Amino acid sequence: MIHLDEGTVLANGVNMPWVGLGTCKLRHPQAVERAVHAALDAGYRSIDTAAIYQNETEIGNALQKSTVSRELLFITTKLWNASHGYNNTLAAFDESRRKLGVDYIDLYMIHWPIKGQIKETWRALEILYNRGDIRAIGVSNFGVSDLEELIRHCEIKPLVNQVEYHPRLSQKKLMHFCHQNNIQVEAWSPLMQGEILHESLILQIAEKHGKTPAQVVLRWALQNGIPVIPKSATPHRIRENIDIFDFELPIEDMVNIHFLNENRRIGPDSGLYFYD
Ligand SMILES: NC(=O)C1=CN([C@@H]2O[C@H](COP(=O)(O)OP(=O)(O)OC[C@H]3O[C@@H](n4cnc5c(N)ncnc54)[C@H](OP(=O)(O)O)[C@@H]3O)[C@@H](O)[C@H]2O)C=CC1
Ligand SMILES: O=C1CO[C@H](CO)[C@@H](O)[C@@H]1O
Repeated sequence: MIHLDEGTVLANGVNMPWVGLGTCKLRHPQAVERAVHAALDAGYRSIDTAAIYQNETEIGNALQKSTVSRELLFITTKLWNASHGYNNTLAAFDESRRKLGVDYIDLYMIHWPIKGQIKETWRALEILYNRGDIRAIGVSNFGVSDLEELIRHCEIKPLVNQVEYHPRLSQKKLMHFCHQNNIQVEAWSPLMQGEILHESLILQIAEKHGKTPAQVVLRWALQNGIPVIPKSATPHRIRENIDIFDFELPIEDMVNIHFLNENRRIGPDSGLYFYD
């Protein structure tokens, strides 16, 4: 049985919570505060943001108003595509850290594998990591060849790769590579932005366990060893999405969900980049 208070342990020993709050498209200060406080009250300790989400200041303000101490939090943010390069990365990191109102970031990642300056960008992340400004460095949306290239020249291997992952996209080859290289995969869009919640198999399994479709899908990811960052602006759904530690999917449910894979994405693929 996976326990809420345990989390997954990264290759450098840092504990990463199984469930974090996704915050993409959450921008209005009151909406951010409501979601962050609902999450902290429900037991979340992990918050996922990114420079491009334009909500780091609002998240920082919401965290300042909470009574949860900094050491218990796991804050992830990401370097945007337009900020690659050694000096740009150091400056972008400082800006994110300032907006979030914290001394250090728990997990800082390259948002997309932009060709050109990854080597210099990663070197900046390694410096920040060695200084203690970041507890874990990682990447997002890296495929096997992007990881191979990075691993060839880096001193510190990425600890996490955050990618799209849900029952329609089980990422078999990437999972295998990350496992072999001690890189923790983390799931974005773990609910497939809601689409998978209408699938009849998921509905059936949910009914059988007295849980909701979202809980089944998130639990499936956890039992595959993948931490999740479901986004919701709705307090009752935020609570629902972390209430997944009191049941276990038997092997037949795990396998049947696995067969839903269609290698189908709901979000952009790594071939599509945004620079602004
Ligand atoms: N690294 C990357 O490139 C990317 C990272 N991400 C990160 O991953 C997070 C999650 O991904 P996201 O794309 O937001 O999609 P999700 O798969 O988390 O789905 C979010 C949607 O599902 C709805 N929802 C949430 N919980 C429930 C529930 N229990 N029952 C029914 N509906 C529910 C939400 O609605 P409502 O809010 O109205 O409750 C929202 O519309 C992002 O917020 C972001 O932090 C996302 C995309 C790319
Ligand atoms: O995290 C993400 C969500 O939104 C961005 C676009 O604005 C994506 O590029 C990205 O991967």
